[in-house]
Amino acid sequence: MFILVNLKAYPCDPVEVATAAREVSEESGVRIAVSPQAADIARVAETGVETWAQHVDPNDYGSHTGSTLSEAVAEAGAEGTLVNHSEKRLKLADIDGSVRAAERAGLETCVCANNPAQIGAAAALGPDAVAVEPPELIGGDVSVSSADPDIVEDAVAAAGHVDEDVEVFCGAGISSGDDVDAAGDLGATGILLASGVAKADDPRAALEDLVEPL
Ligand SMILES: O=C[C@H](O)COP(=O)(O)O
Repeated sequence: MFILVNLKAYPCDPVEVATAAREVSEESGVRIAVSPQAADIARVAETGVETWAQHVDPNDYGSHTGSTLSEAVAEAGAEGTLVNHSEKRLKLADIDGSVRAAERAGLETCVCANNPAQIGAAAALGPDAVAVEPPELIGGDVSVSSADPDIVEDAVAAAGHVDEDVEVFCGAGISSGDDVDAAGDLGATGILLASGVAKADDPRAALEDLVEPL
């Protein structure tokens, strides 16, 4: 199981979370990555934790002021990127362009989507992974794996129908090892989570709880 911790724009210490994530990953053997703000990618990557961008734009080098260039985040130390997060929605052509841009820079890709139908469309674009996240559960106290298990199973089926090589992650409201375990039972191979770690009083303890059953 892969655990991808999205720090969003929460006012946490990204280096503290990244250091804890690297240590918990090493101790548990569970793959854990941290996705900070673009401006924090380099210092998060310097901790040794696997680092992901939260977004990249479709553009190449050139006159694109304000863009997030895939090559720049890769150069800063990112190994992967989210695309089309629920809080950073893109048009279909731009999702495709961002996945292609990320591939060009050697970044692993995870395209987020709201529901199984969108997961099928996202999988058709050939990312490494897709992540299903019901928007109404994001940031809440109830995990997708307990509140809406069907959406996870249906997303796994939808992606598999299009391309069996695309991994399927799930996210929203996940904060405990039991939630992670339940998601795995539903067929997810990765977890995308944020508030359960980024807003925790003790991020290290939160991470230890997440990997405990794995
Ligand atoms: O990127 C993470 C997801 O939006 C889930 O956020 P959450 O764990 O705070 O529900």
